[in-house]
Parts: sequence; structure tokens; C-alpha cells
Amino acid sequence: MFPDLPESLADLRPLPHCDGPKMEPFDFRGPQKIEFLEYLGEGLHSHVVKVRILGQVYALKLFRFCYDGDWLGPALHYMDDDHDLNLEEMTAFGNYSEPFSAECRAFGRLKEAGHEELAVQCFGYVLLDDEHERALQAQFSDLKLEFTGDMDSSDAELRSRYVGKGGKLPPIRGLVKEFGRGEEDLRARNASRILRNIVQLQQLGIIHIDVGHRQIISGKIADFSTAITSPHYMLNPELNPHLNPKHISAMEYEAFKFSMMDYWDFDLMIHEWNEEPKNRKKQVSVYAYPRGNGCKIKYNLRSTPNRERVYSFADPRQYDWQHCGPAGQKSRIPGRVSKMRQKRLDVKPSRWYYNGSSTKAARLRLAVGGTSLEWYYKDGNIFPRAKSYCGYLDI
Ligand SMILES: Nc1ncnc2c1ncn2[C@@H]1O[C@H](COP(=O)(O)OP(=O)(O)OP(=O)(O)O)[C@@H](O)[C@H]1O
Repeated sequence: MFPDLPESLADLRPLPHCDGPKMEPFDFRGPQKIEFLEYLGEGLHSHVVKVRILGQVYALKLFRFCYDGDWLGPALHYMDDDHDLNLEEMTAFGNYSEPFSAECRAFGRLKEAGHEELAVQCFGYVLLDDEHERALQAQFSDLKLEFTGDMDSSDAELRSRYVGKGGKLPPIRGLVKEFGRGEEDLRARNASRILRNIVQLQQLGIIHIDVGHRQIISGKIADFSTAITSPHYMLNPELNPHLNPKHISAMEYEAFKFSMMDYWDFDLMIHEWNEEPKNRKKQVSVYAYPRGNGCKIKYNLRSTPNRERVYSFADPRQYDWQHCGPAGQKSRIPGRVSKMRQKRLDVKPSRWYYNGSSTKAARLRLAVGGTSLEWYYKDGNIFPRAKSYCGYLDI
């Protein structure tokens, strides 16, 4: 489920181990050496610290061993007493969706497609060795950093249930990122750029970006710990040859909803900015949907012209993941990583109009957050199932 500490540098391979984009290990040009400088902040999935490596300052995002319910893993009843935790199942899900994997895959995609400018830059992953874990805790001893659970509670078992080679606890995993500033001013030009970046990220097959003001660092999106990047069991039916048409239609509904919600979140961020008394003179009128109110649809889709139907701004399934080289592919020139041909992105790609039934379209119009599906693992494949309160999905 989690990577082991490497015995030698040669053991460090791009992660995660599943189809699709990957992140390379950070190049320390020798043994790991990190100087912990300052604590920057925390989120549901991580602690972020300012560090110096090889004379350069970075933000190091260190991931927690999260609760199973805090990421898009298997249905929670899998975790009850009757069902032993199955390493193969958890790994199958974890490789795609566990927060560290989710970030590796999204940043890996940006590298692979030659579009690192769309987010804060990420320079590689780190597996903290014991010495650095001790140094980290010593440096911030007053904060008593916990790496299991979430911001409010911890549970040591979340880490110890996945012991690695020699019975050792898995190492804390980190991503080395460009160090930046938060508290971005959202005035029009910045807001327009962020919106454009979301549309372009979706064209690269990345959705569920968790858009919010706190995620914007130096004017760019910085957090992909919830991102769904193609190929993914929600987006790409071709990963599982045993899906039936009902499964596929329910997955399309979910993927569409998640894509659309990124724009709802963007509009919510603008509304919240405008409501802040301190921003009274800095109002922003850049919205994804007209006036930030979502899309209006009529109930009879057949007779409803496109412009009035429920839509999102890009279809992430269009990204041709099978024909893009894996991140980290070695160049023929020793010591260099080959540059992928940059994928051309449209500022205004064709909209994604939802094609399902009128009832489902009407539900999407409400765009109530949250997931409609849960996922289970069977014979090496991942299948969707409607959540108990989503019977309208009919699977
Ligand atoms: N590149 C960076 N430079 C400076 N500070 C950063 C950087 N990345 C993150 N931070 C700080 O760390 C905090 C947590 O980071 P981030 O949002 O990536 O974590 P998370 O655990 O994924 O959070 P969330 O609960 O939003 O999913 C940010 O709110 C920000 O204050």
C-alpha cells in the first residue's frame, strides 16, 4: 500500500505503481539531506514545512496516513469487523486515489504534458528516512506533529497496519514543491487566470481539484491531494472490461458532476471573496457560470438547445492517456529526462454537455456536493455501486 524506504538509490522508482502518470523521486544528488526551517501550515491530508535542500528553499508537503474515509477508497463497510483489511484491495485503490498518490499523478501529468505552468511546481517525491523524521519532530517539537488521522484526531494504527520490509513502519511521504505565498488577491486578472487554468487542467484529464482560496499559492493551484487524474476508475471504463452499460452510465454521471463542481467551487470562491468586508473595493465579477449561479436547464433534454443544457467546460475523458509517454522516461542523452512534446490546450475547449436522462440532468443542476457512488474491488477490478440514497442511478 505504501512505499518502503529504499535500500539503495536504485530502489527509488517513479510512483505510484499503476497505469498513468507518475512522479519521480527528488534528486538529492546523493544521500537525503533536508534542513527543516519553518512550519507553514496543515490541511486534512498533510503538514507543509519550509525546507532547504542543496541551498534552495522549497515547500515540503508531508502526507499523513489518512483515515480511509478521507479519500476516494473502497466502500467504508469494507472496514468493518467482518471484512479483513485486504492489502491487495487497498493498494488497488490507494495507487489511484490516496492523497499522496493523487498528487503524484496530477503533478506527473503536468510534467508529462509539458504544462507545469498550470500549478505550483513540484520537483519530486521524498520518503523521509528515520533520521530526518526525528529531525523534523525535534525542530517542531512544540507542535507535536501527528502523521496519522486528520487535523483533529490521530490513530497510530493507520500507519502500523501497513508494515513494510523487516516489520518497519512505512516512511512519511513528501512532495517537494516551489515555495510560494498564500493570501492571493483575486482581483479580475488573477481570477481569470485561475479559471483558465482549471479548464486547462481538466483538458489534461485532471478533475476534483478542490478549488478554494486557501489552495492558491503565488497565483496558482497548489493542492492536488483529492485530484482524479485519468486513467482512473471513475473516468476510464477501459480500465475494467467487466463493466456493464449501467456502470458506465453511472460513472459518467459521477465524473460529470465532479468536473462541474470544480467550477461551482470556483464561483463559490469568488462569491466568498466579494462578501468579505475588506474586499468591498476589490469586487471580482469573473465567474465560470453566468453570474456564478450554475447552469439553467430545461427538463426535456431532447428539445432543449445546447446553450440551455447542463454543462461543464471541458471533458477530462478526452485526454489521450494511452499515447502519452510515462513521466521520467529517460532521454537518449545520459543524465537527461526527455522533454515531452507539449500538449496543445484550448482556452475555450468544447463544452461537455451531459447526455443522460432528464431526471439525472435535473439533479446535476442542483449540484449538491459529495459522491453518488461507492467503489468495490472484485477479481482484480474496481466497480461502482450507487450509494444507498442515490437509487436514481439505477445500477
Ligand atoms: N507551495 C507552498 N508554499 C507555501 N505554503 C504552502 C505551499 N503549499 C501549501 N502551503 C501551506 O500549507 C497549507 C496546507 O497545504 P495543502 O492545502 O496543500 O494541504 P492539504 O492537506 O492537501 O489540505 P486540504 O485540507 O486543503 O486538502 C496551505 O493552506 C498553505 O498554507
